[in-house]
Amino acid sequence: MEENLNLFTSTQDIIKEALEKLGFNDEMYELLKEPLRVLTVRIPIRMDDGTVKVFQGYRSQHNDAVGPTKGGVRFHPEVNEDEVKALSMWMTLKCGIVGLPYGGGKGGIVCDPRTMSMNEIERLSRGYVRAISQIVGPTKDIPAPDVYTNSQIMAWMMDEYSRLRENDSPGFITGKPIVLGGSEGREKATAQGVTICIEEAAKKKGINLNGARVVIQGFGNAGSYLAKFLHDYGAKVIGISDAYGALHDPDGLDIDYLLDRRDSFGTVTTLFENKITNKELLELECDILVPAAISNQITADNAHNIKASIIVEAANGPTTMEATKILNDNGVLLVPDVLASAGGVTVSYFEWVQNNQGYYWSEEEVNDKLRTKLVASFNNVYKTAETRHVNMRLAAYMVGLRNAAEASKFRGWV
Ligand SMILES: NC(=O)C1=CN([C@@H]2O[C@H](COP(=O)(O)OP(=O)(O)OC[C@H]3O[C@@H](n4cnc5c(N)ncnc54)[C@H](O)[C@@H]3O)[C@@H](O)[C@H]2O)C=CC1
Ligand SMILES: O=C(O)CCC(=O)C(=O)O
Repeated sequence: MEENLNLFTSTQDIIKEALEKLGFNDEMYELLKEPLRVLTVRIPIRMDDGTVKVFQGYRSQHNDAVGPTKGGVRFHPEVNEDEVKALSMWMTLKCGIVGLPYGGGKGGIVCDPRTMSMNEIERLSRGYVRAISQIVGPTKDIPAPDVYTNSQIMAWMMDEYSRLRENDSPGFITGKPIVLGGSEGREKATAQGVTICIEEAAKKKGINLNGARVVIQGFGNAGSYLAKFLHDYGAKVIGISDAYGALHDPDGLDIDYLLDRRDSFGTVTTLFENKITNKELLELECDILVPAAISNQITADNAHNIKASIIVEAANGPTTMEATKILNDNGVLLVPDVLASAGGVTVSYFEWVQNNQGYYWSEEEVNDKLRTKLVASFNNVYKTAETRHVNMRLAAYMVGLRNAAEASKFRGWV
């Protein structure tokens, strides 16, 4: 039988299983199996050469029973409606796992910003906000950065929203530059969260991080800061990659040099001739593997060849459900995306709280709060997996869905 690579339908399957295990009825599944709202927009943009190009965009809001929806915006050529829907469902799970007062949202535009000028990217970012402005806002749905979007794009989006509303609205979006109400620590937050999960997983597996061999797929916001943190920790980062290939050195790569040479899209391997493929990277002999790029990278085809004993998913959806089962049967400790990558949205929440109160915290304060939340969340999911005899992914879904399901019930929706 063909493996299911559709992120949306495979997420529905595991939501069903988790709700059954939690004792919720079919009506709750009917509610949570689809986003409450998906807006599809067409965004006409005048390109630098004078022609008009019409871009396809999406904003999906999975469930807003707990509070406003929250989640990033992705600019990528492969964005599609099912992917955005799945990503918004995963945001509900992340917020539930960490205990944030949000439901899940996510957005995306089908485009390749690597081939666009800064002016074109700015016009597209502003056009997107105009197109979705009716359904977003600081108490409705709060966007943030994701693949190929960054703090500059968040700044343009915040400026456009503030102009539309004739109100300065820093709480409309997170991941902003510090000077516009961004939070200390947000830029590094996803990687901080992944590092905390790696520390906790290594304790469970009895692996000493000092000297541990680590492979990271993706060298963007999540992957590059993670490489730096682990390198500084004393771990040996022996492999990294980007969209164009991968670098491998069994003695450890020079991470500071690579960080210095990477571009704003997380590309660095184009500077080197001696490369391996992303596929080969995933199968390298190592202790810890961190997919930190795109989805469907570990599938039934390559799961048996993975050598790592710990996989921590910084990316959203890098491992299929079939591969999860294979890895689990092989004794790999897999820390799922909805837990491992929740550091970003956690500090986005801190940013929104700071915007709402108009009082800002130090980086140390942000990092302490993040650590407290993520250590507790990791151990909650780990304990659920042990006591309910389920794998870490199903345990994370059980923990993550509970708040949305209970809030929907209290509101009388189900
Ligand atoms: N930025 C954030 O706060 C968060 C990001 N994530 C997830 O982490 C992952 C990476 O996101 P960011 O680092 O923010 O993105 P980014 O845009 O900063 O970097 C993306 C990286 O992935 C690489 N990449 C792109 N296509 C690839 C391909 N086909 N094969 C291999 N590598 C490829 C790029 O070259 C780049 O190094 C995504 O799955 C994202 O959804 C999850 C939670 C929060
Ligand atoms: O920071 C946020 O609000 C959302 C980050 C995000 O899109 C994600 O965790 O996938």
